[in-house]
Amino acid sequence: MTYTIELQQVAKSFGNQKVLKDIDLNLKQGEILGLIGPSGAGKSTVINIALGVEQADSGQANILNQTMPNRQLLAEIGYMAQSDALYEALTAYENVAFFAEMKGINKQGLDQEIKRVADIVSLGDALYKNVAGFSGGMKRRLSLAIALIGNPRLLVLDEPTVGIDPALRRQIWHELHKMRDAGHAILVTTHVMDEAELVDRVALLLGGRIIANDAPKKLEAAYGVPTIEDVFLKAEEEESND
Ligand SMILES: Nc1ncnc2c1ncn2[C@@H]1O[C@H](COP(=O)(O)OP(=O)(O)OP(=O)(O)O)[C@@H](O)[C@H]1O
Repeated sequence: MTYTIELQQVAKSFGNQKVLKDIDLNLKQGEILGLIGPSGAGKSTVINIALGVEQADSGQANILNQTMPNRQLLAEIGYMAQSDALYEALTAYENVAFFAEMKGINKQGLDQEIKRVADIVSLGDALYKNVAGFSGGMKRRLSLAIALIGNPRLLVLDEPTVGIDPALRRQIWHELHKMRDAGHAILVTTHVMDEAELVDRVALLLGGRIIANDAPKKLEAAYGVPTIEDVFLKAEEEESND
């Protein structure tokens, strides 16, 4: 089977800090995987290694059976980093157009495609305004629109809904589910535990390892608790007792 993301026995240290000890993780087409873990657990590092931004010390990281970085694969991946990398002096529209060009997206139909992704995140007329005047939430929305451009097979979203209000957050999750149903693969990290209930599978990263990896309802049953937040707290408690 071709996994969109496949990590095998990945380890990574920064200096003498062992951040990832032994990570096995995979993501299928048509699946949303939620990667959760406390701040500093290494979620962004997992993403960076998968995308080839960081090199693992040992182990194997593939995207669509290939090692990153790989220019050909870039158009297949929509990536939204934790901090927004946007051009403040440009309009939102120009930002999306710039990244679309970098990804080699066809100029024909680009205007329509920009409006499509802007619509998903409800940017409205702000699409034509300079990013310098944007709030944090508007910047998150624009970054998400950029990740969605070209309808990539794989979406990697690092804390996509930070600073986004509940109504729009719900709309965004609705879109993510629609994309999942259309066969896209989505890896999402989140601090918002009720969002972890909306994914197909939760991977819980703690102490440099994935200590739980299953459907939210199955994890709740296994831990004998009603929510993913409780699973998270119980797992943390068990880990600190070890
Ligand atoms: N390039 C780097 N150089 C040195 N240390 C790093 C580097 N990148 C990450 N770290 C450290 O590795 C640990 C994991 O960081 P990472 O950003 O992956 O965690 P996270 O789970 O994404 O956290 P958060 O939820 O707060 O974003 C942290 O202690 C961080 O300081």
